[in-house]
Amino acid sequence: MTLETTFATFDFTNPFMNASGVHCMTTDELKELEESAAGAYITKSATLEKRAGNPSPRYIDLPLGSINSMGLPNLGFEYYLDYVLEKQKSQTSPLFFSVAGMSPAENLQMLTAIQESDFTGITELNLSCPNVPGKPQLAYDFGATQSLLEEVFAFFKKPLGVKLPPYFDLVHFDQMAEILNQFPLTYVNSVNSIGNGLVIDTEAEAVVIKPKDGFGGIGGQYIKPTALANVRAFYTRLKPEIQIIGTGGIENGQDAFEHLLCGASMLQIGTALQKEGPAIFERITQELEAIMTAKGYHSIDDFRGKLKSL
Ligand SMILES: O=C1NC(=O)NC(C(=O)O)N1
Repeated sequence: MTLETTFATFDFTNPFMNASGVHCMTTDELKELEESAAGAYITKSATLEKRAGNPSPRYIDLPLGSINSMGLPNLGFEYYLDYVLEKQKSQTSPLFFSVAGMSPAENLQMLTAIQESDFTGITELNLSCPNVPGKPQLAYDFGATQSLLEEVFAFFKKPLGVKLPPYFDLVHFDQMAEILNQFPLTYVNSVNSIGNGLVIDTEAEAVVIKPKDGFGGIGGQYIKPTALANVRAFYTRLKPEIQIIGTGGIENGQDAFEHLLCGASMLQIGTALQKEGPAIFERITQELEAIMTAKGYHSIDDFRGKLKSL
């Protein structure tokens, strides 16, 4: 029985990692992930310049998930590039480096710097942050996404994945897959939070987060059905060379099993990691192993992607 996962040209002991943005802002947080049972981990999405992000309260835990409008607070591109370049000297499994430019030009600038650097890990291009006022979720603009990826792959030759927002229309899955299949992407990561939800405190008769009149990205159990659908939709539409990272609503071994059944290769945990801390990785690996044992599976490949239709 093993949770070993081959992703791109890398081997991980298990498919679990943090979702970018959670427990990965500082090198101290990243060190805790490195020392946890996670199979891999990823940095907070970097912008070129350091950002304070949105005013607080900007993250609230909810009974069934979370709402956030962080606004891409981060310590700046150079901070994370320095970290990954130093880390990879001793690190065995590769690191994931997330970037989220405030403009297409800023994305190209950061990706150029990564291409020209000694970074040997995997880059995640975040096309789906819903929380910067005035900044659209780029991946909802299909033309802009196509154009950006054309510019990126004219020069970027290292492993690259894209973090996508959830889509809700089968025609959009078809259109997005048609775009993504044109490029040598390593993976697609579905989903980012469901953008611009609204949570109300009826006692105070008020919203619960300060930015954007309370509108924020929804995560956790609320979004699992949407996350599973996006993982499945892209798994069944993308060329096999493009793997899928499943993100959204993973709290236990069963949620992980469901994402793997849909076709995910790696699994990112956000809200549940925020609530439980890095100890979650020990728990969830054991829970997934227990499910696999009960079902007689010896490896994840025995069932990955094999969701049955009726
Ligand atoms: O891509 C992101 N998704 C989120 O849900 N929040 C963060 C953020 O607001 O920084 N970014």
